Amino acid sequence: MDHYDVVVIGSGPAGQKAAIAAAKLGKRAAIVERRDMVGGVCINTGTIPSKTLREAVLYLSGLNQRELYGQSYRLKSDITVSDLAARTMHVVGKEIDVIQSQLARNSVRMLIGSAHFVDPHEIAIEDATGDLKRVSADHFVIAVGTRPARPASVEFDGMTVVDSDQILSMDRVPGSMVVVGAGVIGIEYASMFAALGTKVTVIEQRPVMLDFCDREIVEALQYQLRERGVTFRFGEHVKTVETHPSGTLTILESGKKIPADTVLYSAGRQGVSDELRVEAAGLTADARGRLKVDEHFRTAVDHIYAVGDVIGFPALAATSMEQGRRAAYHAFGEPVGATDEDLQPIGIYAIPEISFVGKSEDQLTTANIPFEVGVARYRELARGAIMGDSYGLLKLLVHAEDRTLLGVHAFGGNAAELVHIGQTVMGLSGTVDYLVDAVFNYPTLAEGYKVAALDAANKMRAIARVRSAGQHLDLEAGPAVGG
Ligand SMILES: Cc1cc2nc3c(=O)[nH]c(=O)nc-3n(C[C@H](O)[C@H](O)[C@H](O)COP(=O)(O)OP(=O)(O)OC[C@H]3O[C@@H](n4cnc5c(N)ncnc54)[C@H](O)[C@@H]3O)c2cc1C
Ligand SMILES: NC(=O)c1ccc[n+]([C@@H]2O[C@H](COP(=O)([O-])OP(=O)(O)OC[C@H]3O[C@@H](n4cnc5c(N)ncnc54)[C@H](O)[C@@H]3O)[C@@H](O)[C@H]2O)c1
Repeated sequence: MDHYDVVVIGSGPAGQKAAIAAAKLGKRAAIVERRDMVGGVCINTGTIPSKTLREAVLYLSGLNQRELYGQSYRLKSDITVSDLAARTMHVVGKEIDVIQSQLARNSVRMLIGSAHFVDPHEIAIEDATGDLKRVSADHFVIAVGTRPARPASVEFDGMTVVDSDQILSMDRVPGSMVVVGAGVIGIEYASMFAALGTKVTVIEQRPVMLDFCDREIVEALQYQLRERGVTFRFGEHVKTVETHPSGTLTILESGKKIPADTVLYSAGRQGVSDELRVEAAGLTADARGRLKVDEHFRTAVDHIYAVGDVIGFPALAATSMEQGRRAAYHAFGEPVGATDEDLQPIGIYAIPEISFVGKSEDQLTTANIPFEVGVARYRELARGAIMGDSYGLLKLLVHAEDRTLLGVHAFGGNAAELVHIGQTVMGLSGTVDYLVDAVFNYPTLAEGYKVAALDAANKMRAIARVRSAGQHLDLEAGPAVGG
């Protein structure tokens, strides 16, 4: 039986970085993965295909050019699934190559098959023919990720009723679509299909969507999506979905029935720890298949770590990679720097995109932290005009007393890139004054930082002036006479 210093189960972002980090420390590392899933959900069915699809939609629909060339501008009128799939397949193929070559040049052994624990130090790997190969290790890193949650009341046929893994294999762009769940996945796909001209209805059981984002920005996104014909039904719970020869009917608990060509079910994800038989290793997963870990990503069994989506929030590719690296370093006693979870950025690649880092206005208000808001609107930035983006905005939240940056919220073109300038300023405990005094390239969206910082600084100066004028008047009037 082969023995390794570490065996990583799953080759998504979390597993890749854990294995490469271990290999860089000179350890004998292996990754177990199924044949058709190298790169994980991230490369095969999630992040990369959806973000590539988004680029294809934007390019072919010409949506981002319409402010400049008119509302009827399109690069291609009848956009087909094969137009969209071509770009996605190209990028996915390239990314798989990159991962395979990175693993190979770091001497990470790739073990193909589906793994399950036999005992805390041994796994069995079942290949496509059903043969089992046993492997042991000093350490294991569980990085098995998630799969779409599928309620028993809904029958998925992969064509008309689909989850987010299946949406990429639909045979046509539907005329109408119901999206169940206004989480990140639901909203990203709803906006892409709306951009393609599909009539989209989003159903969400909660009263609001994306409740972790800035309210003003979510409202702006909803406005843009409604402009593109998206209907939102909040506070509605989907009971079941019926499939008929002429289309689907989504039945809500309130009794409403919504017809559509296609239903995308994007109502959360489930950890895949069950297939791994974690009980044999002495572990227990929760009802959503997630594993509990400590601050070093160590499970209840000391030599077994768990990273990425299988440990739950925030369930992002970026956080998963970092967790993988940290777990491997901890396993082999390599020191790691501190990480500030408050500075973890979020990017939502809806059309238009949203990104933020740090606190929201609501969070600061609840915590009684005084703050000032500085806003730059893309329509007032030369780059915004050149791009044809009149609705974008960059909002800075600044501590009213020590002038540090507490939050950055961006909406519109390149929001997910733009946010990192603010993240760096925050990470280095910078103040709004740094941004006021800095010179940015022109014309850029980054210049928005200076514009927003000046806006916040001007408001803070106005408050300080009212204060000092008040003190001046008090002095002139002399001490108050008590009565
Ligand atoms: C539609 C969609 C869009 C997304 N967009 C973004 C985005 O824009 N930005 C972002 O940061 N994140 C995004 N995410 C989330 C991101 O994809 C995940 O956070 C990330 O893939 C998690 O990485 P992971 O390594 O934990 O697991 P995964 O990427 O899920 O990989 C786990 C791997 O483990 C393998 N595996 C499981 N069980 C076994 C077993 N028993 N034996 C062998 N192998 C096994 C699986 O086959 C899989 O390949 C998106 C997700 C989805 C679904
Ligand atoms: N850009 C990104 O970073 C990105 C993109 C896509 C996905 N992701 C990750 O993928 C994960 C999964 O995303 P998701 O959107 O599937 O899950 P989610 O849990 O975030 O959202 C699911 C939504 O569906 C609603 N819902 C559940 N059952 C319902 C029902 N029967 N009727 C109506 N509404 C219902 C829930 O209230 C919730 O708002 C996220 O945690 C996210 O981290 C990230």
